[in-house]
Amino acid sequence: MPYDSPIASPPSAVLAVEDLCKSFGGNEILKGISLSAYKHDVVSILGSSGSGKSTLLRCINLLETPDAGRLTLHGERVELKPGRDGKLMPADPKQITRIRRRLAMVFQQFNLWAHMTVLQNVMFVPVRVLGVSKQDAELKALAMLEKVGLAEKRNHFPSQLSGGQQQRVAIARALATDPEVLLFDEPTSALDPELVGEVLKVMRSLAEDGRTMLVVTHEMGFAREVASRVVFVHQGKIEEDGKPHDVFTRQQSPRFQKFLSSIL
Ligand SMILES: Nc1ncnc2c1ncn2[C@@H]1O[C@H](COP(=O)(O)OP(=O)(O)OP(=O)(O)O)[C@@H](O)[C@H]1O
Repeated sequence: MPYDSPIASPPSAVLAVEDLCKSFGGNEILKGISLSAYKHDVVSILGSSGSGKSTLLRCINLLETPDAGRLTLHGERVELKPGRDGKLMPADPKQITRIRRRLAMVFQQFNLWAHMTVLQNVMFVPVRVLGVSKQDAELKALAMLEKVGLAEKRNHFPSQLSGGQQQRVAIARALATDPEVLLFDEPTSALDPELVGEVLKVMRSLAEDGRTMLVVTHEMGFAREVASRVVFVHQGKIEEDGKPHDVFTRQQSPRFQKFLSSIL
């Protein structure tokens, strides 16, 4: 496991995925992915379109159920059992809720609720799903909106915001549940180029705060400068995995070279 720790015995992973497999309609999309993230890790997941990056994140937060493999969050193993159709499903629905509370996902398309204000978007899950009092949820939501620089927009609706601002609200919403791991699925891909920087700046500051993050992105600057670890996925398998400096400077597989030259 490529983890360099200054202490004698490495801490246990916050998130561990072992031999994860997933097929859709007989097409193998994930072919035995193993990946761990430790506290404060920022893992940048790179790969060509269709290589399985989103599917990997969606299996991790159980939006998709893996066909095989093991998933562990802070030592809690997600138990999967075969359903009536023979496919695996989480054995305990309560565990899905528990796991989802500890992971928060930011999507490419923001996915804000259009009929709610910015503040209501950020407060919704804490109040309606987690049972936090409105007063506490509002305080937390305002603090998170402050973090992403949008507290003054709290009474606006998503349609009144730019794409970059909407994505920053989506990040505040993810932070409002105090997740242990933040999952980002191409958070800047749907943005006009001039709006990408403001979202990357927020993500950079979350990394500086020591958040544990898995980030699917094509932003090479982020992968090189912010990530603690870079993983390259090709056709459902991990082909490169290491510290950014090592991955970008060592002898690379021809497929990784080709990928890099396609996006630079
Ligand atoms: N629910 C689904 N049903 C059927 N096929 C799916 C489903 N989800 C993903 N796929 C297929 O799995 C493959 C991998 O998709 P995925 O979105 O994980 O790739 P990706 O690496 O994230 O690509 P991109 O960078 O374009 O988002 C694609 O061929 C996609 O069409």
